[in-house]
Amino acid sequence: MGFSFSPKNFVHPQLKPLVAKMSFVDAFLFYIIHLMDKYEVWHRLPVLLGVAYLGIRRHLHQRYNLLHVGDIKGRKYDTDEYCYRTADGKCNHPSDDRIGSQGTFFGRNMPPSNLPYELLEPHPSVVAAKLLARKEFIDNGKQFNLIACSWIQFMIHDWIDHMEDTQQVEIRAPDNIADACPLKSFKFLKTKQVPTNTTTSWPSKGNNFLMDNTGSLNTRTPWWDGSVIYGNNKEGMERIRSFKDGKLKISDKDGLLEHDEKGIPISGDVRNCWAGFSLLQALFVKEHNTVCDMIMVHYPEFDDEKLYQHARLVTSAVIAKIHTIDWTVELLKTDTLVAGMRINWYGFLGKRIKDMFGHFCGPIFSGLVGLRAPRDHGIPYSLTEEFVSVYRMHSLLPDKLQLRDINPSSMDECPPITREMAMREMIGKEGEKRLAEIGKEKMMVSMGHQASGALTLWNYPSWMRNLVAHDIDGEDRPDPVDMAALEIYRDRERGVARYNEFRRNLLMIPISKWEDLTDDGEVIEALREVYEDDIEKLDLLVGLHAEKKIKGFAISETAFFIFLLIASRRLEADRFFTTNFNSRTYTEKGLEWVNKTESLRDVISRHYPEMTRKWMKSSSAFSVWDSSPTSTNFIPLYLRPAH
Ligand code: HEM
Repeated sequence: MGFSFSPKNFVHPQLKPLVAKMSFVDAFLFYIIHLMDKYEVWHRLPVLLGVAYLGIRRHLHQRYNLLHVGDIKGRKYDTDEYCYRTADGKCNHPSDDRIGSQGTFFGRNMPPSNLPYELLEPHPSVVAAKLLARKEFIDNGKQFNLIACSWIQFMIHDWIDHMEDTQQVEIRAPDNIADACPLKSFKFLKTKQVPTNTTTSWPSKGNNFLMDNTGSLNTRTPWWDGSVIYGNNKEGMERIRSFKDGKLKISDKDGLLEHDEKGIPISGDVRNCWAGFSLLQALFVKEHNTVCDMIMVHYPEFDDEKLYQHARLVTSAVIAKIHTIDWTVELLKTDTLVAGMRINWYGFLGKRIKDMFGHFCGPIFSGLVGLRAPRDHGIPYSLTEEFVSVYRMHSLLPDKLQLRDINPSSMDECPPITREMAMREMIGKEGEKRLAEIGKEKMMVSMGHQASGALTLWNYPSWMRNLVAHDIDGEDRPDPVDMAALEIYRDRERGVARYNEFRRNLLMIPISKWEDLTDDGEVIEALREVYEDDIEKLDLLVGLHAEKKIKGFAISETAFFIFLLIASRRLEADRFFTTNFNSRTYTEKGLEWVNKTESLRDVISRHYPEMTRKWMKSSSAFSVWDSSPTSTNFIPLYLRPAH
């Protein structure tokens, strides 16, 4: 980003205070990645060097970008007594029963912002109208389809949701922008701030920064435990279980979710649902029930409870695996990331060796999954405020859903579009009714063939700027919200660093002028208009969407570095992906099921073999289905050169 190499000024001046607190070895490692960053080359390096860069970067983030919020008050417990995932996420951490359970604090990757800007500076409605609002739909090409978009909502609803206060806030658009806002004003509930009764130091290995003593709570269990279908507590779990043969409730009539008397779906998480999300929930309920059938055949002595618990472990692991080695690889479509994600799951030695010899060689060579003990790098597991912010990806959502004819008179490569439905009609209870009319096969094939939106400025779905959001129980809220403006407000309200501060805290080179962020003159002009010449004021969400993207990446590099840290952490900190990822806990056949499932395509094929055979030309279920399969590359992955 325009810095010259001179030994004296090698480290960017704004990063020097952070580097000064590092150990000698870490400072040396930092110099290596800093050099790569100056020349913007890591993603152009041969695969092995690219992976080494990411390994070093992840190590530094594990040392300097994990902050625990709140006290640790759990009790010790007998891990052998809890050899399954509990309803509320308790009893996963090996020595503290509460860590990672429902209602615990969000952690942080950096301290709350200490910049002097006001909450409404610049006004969120101005940012929404001038920089976010969709002008015309920009799609992601063939790389990422609507299943991929629904998938990430499916994951978000497994991991995170902020507890709200009862106090209401109103945002009123200033007069000069009100005409460009579908809602001139809107009301919503503040994020609940709870005293932590502790102080936190940052960098976590130093002792020189004391954080604010309030934090916010996660109403979902942050573990990768499938809570999106299983619920986040006992009540949620009981709502979805049939209590027969370990199975979950699903409609016999159409294979979709069942509904209560109010029309709200019966599933682990029903807030802000739409038809595509609900379809994935139904698919994984089906997967769970099929796993129950399989286990029942091999272990006929298992009762309902044992069947449920084992099928939950297996299905959650299948979901985590698909996300790691299928979804993420499509999102960050480069050889380096294929290698990196597979190393996370299988290790450097690969699947074949792991299948033959098991986990025998440490995290690098045998992967994070199956480690002897969970690793949290000295900071108890939670998901973080910054993680929530980089996952603000509503621009993936289109304006219209394109329905396709799956029984056409002639078999073309691509089923013809028969109807377009406004996305607004596909959300909540109404969306559930329409999904039932459309049917699951047609919906899946249609979503598979439709590209998702691109994560870029001026692509925020217009219909979400006047959205009836849901309460935690799936009921419509009385006041619609402008989600684009609300998201800007939320990050500021929660003290999430703005873009440039965020980069500095992630050991990235900050921008010094708008041109460092993007080459697009029109964008630069609009940024100047909204933020004047103060690049420090730039909101994180706007910066992430404006940033020049690495070739093959659907997200920004800045967002990616948070993923690099947290995606690994979700696996390595979890007892059921480490110590207990074994046949004793999962059963031999259960573990085999996880090991044999490699992709969403495998799951869809298991339940709808005709569908994938007939309609999925692409290699991954997450790329547009009529795109060509990935071509064979005869050069072994690790030996591939730069691209
Ligand atoms: C029809 C689909 C969707 C609807 C109706 C929807 C709606 C909402 C609403 C109402 C909120 C809460 C806003 C607030 O009060 O702060 C929210 C939060 C959020 N959504 Fe979505 N969303 C959808 C899809 C997605 C997708 C595809 C993603 C992709 C990653 C996503 C990611 C998030 C994140 C990260 C949050 C913040 C959660 C938190 O504050 O803890 N959503 N969404």
